[in-house]
Order: sequence, then C-alpha cells, then structure tokens
Amino acid sequence: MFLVASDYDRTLASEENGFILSKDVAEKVNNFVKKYPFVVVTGREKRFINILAKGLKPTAWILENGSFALMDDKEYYFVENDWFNLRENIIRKLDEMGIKYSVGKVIIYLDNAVHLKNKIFLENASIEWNRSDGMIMPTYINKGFGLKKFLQLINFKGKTIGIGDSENDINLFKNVDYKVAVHNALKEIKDIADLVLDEDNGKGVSKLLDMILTGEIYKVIKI
Ligand SMILES: O=C(O)COP(=O)(O)O
Repeated sequence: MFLVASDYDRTLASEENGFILSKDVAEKVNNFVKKYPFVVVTGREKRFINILAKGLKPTAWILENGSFALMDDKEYYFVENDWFNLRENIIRKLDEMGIKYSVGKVIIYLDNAVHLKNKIFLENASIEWNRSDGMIMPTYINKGFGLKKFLQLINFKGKTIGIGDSENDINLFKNVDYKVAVHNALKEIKDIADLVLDEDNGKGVSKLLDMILTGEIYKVIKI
C-alpha cells in the first residue's frame, strides 16, 4: 500500500495559474484516492485552500506546515498548548520591530519577507521559508512531523511517497520512504530526490499517480 503526500504550491498547483488547481489534476487525484491514500501537506491555511482547490477531495489535508490535519471535516491538532502563549510574545516582538505578518490557526505568516531571512531570531520557535514567504512555528512543527502524526492517527503501515518543490518540503522528504521532485523544483530539492520528474507542477503529480497506478513506479524506484 502506498500513501502519497503532496505539497500544494508549485507542486499540485502552478504559480502561472494563480495557484488555482486545474480540473484535470483534481480529477486525477480524486480517482487515485479511490485506490490509495493521498494527502496534501501544505504551508497554506484552510481558508485559501477552500478557494484555490475547490473540488479536490484528498484523504486529508495537513495544513499550516504540519500543524494540524483536516480529515472528514474534523481537525486534529499536533501542536502543544503552550505554543499559543509563546505566539503572543512573538507577535508583540514583531509589532515592536514593525514587521508585517498574518496569523493562521497555529502559525504566523511573513509574506514576501525575503529581506528578513537570517534576520529574525526566536527562542523555541523556528522560521521555515517557502521561496520568499516565511512561516513561524514551534521548533518541532514541520511538514514531516505533521505527516508522521497523521500516519499514527490513521495507523498507516505502508510505504510513503512525498512529492514537492521547495525548502519547506525538505522535512517532508526526511519523513517519507521515497522522495519525488517536480521538474520546477529548486535545485536543493532535486538534489535529494530519488526521482526527478520531467513534468512541472500538477502535470508532475499526475505523472507520479499514473506511474503508481500502472506499476511503472517499480521500474524507477525500488519499493
Ligand atoms: O507558502 C505557503 O503558504 C504554501 O506553500 P506549500 O503548499 O508549497 O507548502
């Protein structure tokens, strides 16, 4: 049994389409889900997903960079309660520094904040980057942690395949059996992937799902 864990931005959905999921890709995933579990592991908040990925019905969403899972309309939080006090202190600090941010259910977002890379230092919290956007969260939270917690939740015992493109997918890659990079992935992601696809974004995800469904996957990676 395989479980596919896919990133969203620049993996399932492309920047050129404003990150709106194409119908073809949604259909492909919705059909795949009838046979194998498919989870979307994204830095995004639920409110954006509701707009961008209408019609997509994955097994579950792991949102806010691994903070919680959403499955069958139920939310499962992986964050400790003490984070919320700490988050208040961080928000105060950001306000004092005049830094713009937005707050999700768990994490703090710094959008278009590449100028702040390596400039903010926080205790008991980490900043993960996805291209020019930063995400502040408890040090133990990342996509890999969120996936691990989710696999425990559903008691999944099969093989996991992660597909992604960017820095915040590195921790996802560290926690899956096989790592797949879409063609448009950053070099650092391609360098650590077991398989680099010839296709970009959603076309790459569709290719991977076809490879699993047809068994072609066994020719390229040893499972
Ligand atoms: O930057 C974000 O919020 C989302 O990005 P991701 O789907 O690539 O994790």
